[in-house]
Amino acid sequence: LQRKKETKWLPTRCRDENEARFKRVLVSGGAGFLGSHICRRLLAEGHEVMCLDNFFTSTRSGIADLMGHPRFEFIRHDVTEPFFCECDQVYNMACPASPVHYQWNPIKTTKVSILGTMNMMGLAKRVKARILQASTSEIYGDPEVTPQSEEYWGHVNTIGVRSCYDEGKRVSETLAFDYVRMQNVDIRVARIFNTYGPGMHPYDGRVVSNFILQALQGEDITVYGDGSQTRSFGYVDDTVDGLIRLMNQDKTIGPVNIGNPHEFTVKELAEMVVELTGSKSKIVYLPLPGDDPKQRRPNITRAQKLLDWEPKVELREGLQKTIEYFKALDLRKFSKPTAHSAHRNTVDEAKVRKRLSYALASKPTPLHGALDAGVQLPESCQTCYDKIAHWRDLQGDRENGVFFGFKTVIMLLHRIGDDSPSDVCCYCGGGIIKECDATCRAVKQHEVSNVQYGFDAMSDEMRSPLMSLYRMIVCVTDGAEVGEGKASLGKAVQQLHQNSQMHLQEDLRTEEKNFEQLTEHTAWTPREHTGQDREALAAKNVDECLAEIVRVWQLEKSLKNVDSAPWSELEVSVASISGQSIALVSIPLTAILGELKEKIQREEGTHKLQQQLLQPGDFTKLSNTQCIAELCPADNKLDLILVRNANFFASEKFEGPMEGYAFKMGEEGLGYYNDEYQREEGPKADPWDGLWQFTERARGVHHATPRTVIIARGKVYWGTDFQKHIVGGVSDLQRIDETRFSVSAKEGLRFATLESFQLLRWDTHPEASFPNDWTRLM
Ligand SMILES: O=C(O)[C@H]1O[C@H](OP(=O)(O)OP(=O)(O)OC[C@H]2O[C@@H](n3ccc(=O)[nH]c3=O)[C@H](O)[C@@H]2O)[C@H](O)[C@@H](O)[C@@H]1O
Repeated sequence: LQRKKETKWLPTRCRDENEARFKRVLVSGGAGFLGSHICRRLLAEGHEVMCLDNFFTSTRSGIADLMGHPRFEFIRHDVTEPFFCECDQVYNMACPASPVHYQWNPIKTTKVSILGTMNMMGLAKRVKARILQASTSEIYGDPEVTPQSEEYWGHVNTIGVRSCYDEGKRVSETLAFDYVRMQNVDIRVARIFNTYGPGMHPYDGRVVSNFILQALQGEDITVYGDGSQTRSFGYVDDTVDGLIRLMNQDKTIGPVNIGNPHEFTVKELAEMVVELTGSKSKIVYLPLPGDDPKQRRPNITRAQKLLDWEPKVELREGLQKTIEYFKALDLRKFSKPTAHSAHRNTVDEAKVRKRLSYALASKPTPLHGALDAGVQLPESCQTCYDKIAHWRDLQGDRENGVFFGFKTVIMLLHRIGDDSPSDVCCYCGGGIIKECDATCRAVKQHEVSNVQYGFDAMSDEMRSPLMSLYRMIVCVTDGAEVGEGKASLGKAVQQLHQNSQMHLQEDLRTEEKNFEQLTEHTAWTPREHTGQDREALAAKNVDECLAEIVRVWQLEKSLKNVDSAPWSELEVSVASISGQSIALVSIPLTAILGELKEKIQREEGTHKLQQQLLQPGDFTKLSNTQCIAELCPADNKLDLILVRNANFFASEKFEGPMEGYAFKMGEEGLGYYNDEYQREEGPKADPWDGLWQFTERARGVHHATPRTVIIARGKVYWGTDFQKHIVGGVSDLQRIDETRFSVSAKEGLRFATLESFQLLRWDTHPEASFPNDWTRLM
């Protein structure tokens, strides 16, 4: 297939500017306050949005309005774990942002900033996406200069209670810039200043939501300190506008301050809120939280100059809109935290010191306490780590989600992160739990209520079953109550397992339902003009038909650069045949169209073409055998395996399920990203070998006879063995340039093509020992 020929052949209509702007965008933290606004804006602009969130501080209700949107996809995932997908842009917004939240589990907060950023940067690197890293004005710490311009290096406490966030975000900036220097990743870094507006979680603990809610409910307005500290408040629409502009320009990679330069004292804010709500609330003064910055005001010259951006909504107007939002909110849907805890670290300094001193000495664990109390522990659950590992095993089948809450509850209760020492008492920071004194118990109560809050915030619908679990654990891990209640850990664990199974089943059912709904959406073609009128097509001749297809699939773009093409529309097909073989994924139409055209003209004519253009959704309704038959109507032979997303194919994420569900490849494996990685891994790492084995296997297991494997999105997946083993015999593969290749089949090949089909479903083999209705959405 000659690229030149194709280019010449393209109708000029393909060169539509608007089409070229369509992007696939990943928004991590997409259910959060800023993230959900970004998702909404992107959808409104016609992009496809993948929203990644683990609901740690956000809620489902934050994106409820987006859930049915055909271009919106939600994936429950914690960014501290790797994630793989194909996308053109990434907004890395994931991180608890309210001081109360980010101080709740500071180690986790740091992890999110570091591991989360690394995972997202790594992803951006692999798929060559542009990534916007959300940084914060907090990287300036308690600034000694005002206003703060991007050149200011900050004044930050490295070991304070806010450091997890401030330093975490500083590292995330460092990482972003090192990814540019080392890997040439296309980054943008935004320093976001205080943002407020509709969509805020009413109980997120930040000043604007606190004050408005307090005013509306006639409660005291809680000013921390004397209220003389200043902040500059940006309205959410302005902030989102700034972020999107930063992402889509080429003058700067940042960092760029995004904020409103008009500064107010917290007291002024309180007074304005009281005035605008007409509230009778009175202002009360509470201790200032630890390390609370005294002033904060952005210098936005850089944003003005390079992004042509400045905020449009001033505080008074923005507050009015936010007040309307809060008035309309049904607060019963949100769980209220117990006490204001932002200043806890200040008032409780003595306790904190006491905790630290306890922590220095190695002490028996609460579980030892439980053991002392004569509780029978199952062998696999001797320590907290084992327990967590065990529960994690349970969720092994799942990418994320259903057991997350369980694990987190345990971790919160024990006040440990993955890498914390487990021999610290979950409540007092040390000591045998039976010996906890009254103070300790008070602290414990306090934390328990906070656990409950964090817990509530993260798992709306699972709250009640998890709450009972949580109570059980409280009971079990408290030595005294273990003695009285005889609630053995073994019993608790057993119950946990039962609950886990129950939730797994529930979740699978829900997913199945979602899948069905989404399947319906696939019948909806993402852009009007992709809907092909089959009858109209039938009336045309072959050339017209193909020209129409070319227009629809925007081939010109894909010819220019396969990697940056808006892939979900460009690629011909996605389908899978389940059980132990994958039958077909997809490839940009460019790669096969010429051949297809010739073939159709030569042998079958328009009729055959149409026969091959199955309707989106067809495959989900068919059984495995039917799928194969559908693809290979004549003799049940599948000539072509088209791999749409080799990246995914080669990822760990894929490999896991592959081994378990689809491939059973054992050590042969498939998972290597690119040549570089291959070199590191040595001979074992040749993915083409894996693919070849797979095709061989597929021959044996099903009646499909795949003869060609074509990997779309060339560059990193190119390998000599690939050509030798797989392509060599049956087709001609030519490298166009570093990132692209073309392929033409030799005589005797048939191509199976489908229209755009966005869902990939792996049904498990009926005889395999895993759930039959396991599904995956891509
Ligand atoms: O926007 C930023 O650059 C950063 O600053 C904020 O941190 P902070 O300014 O401390 O946010 P708030 O919790 O809203 O507090 C603002 C001020 O109001 C005070 N405050 C807060 C809550 C309250 O009830 N009363 C009260 O006086 C706080 O002590 C603080 O001085 C956000 O929490 C961060 O996510 C963000 O990155």
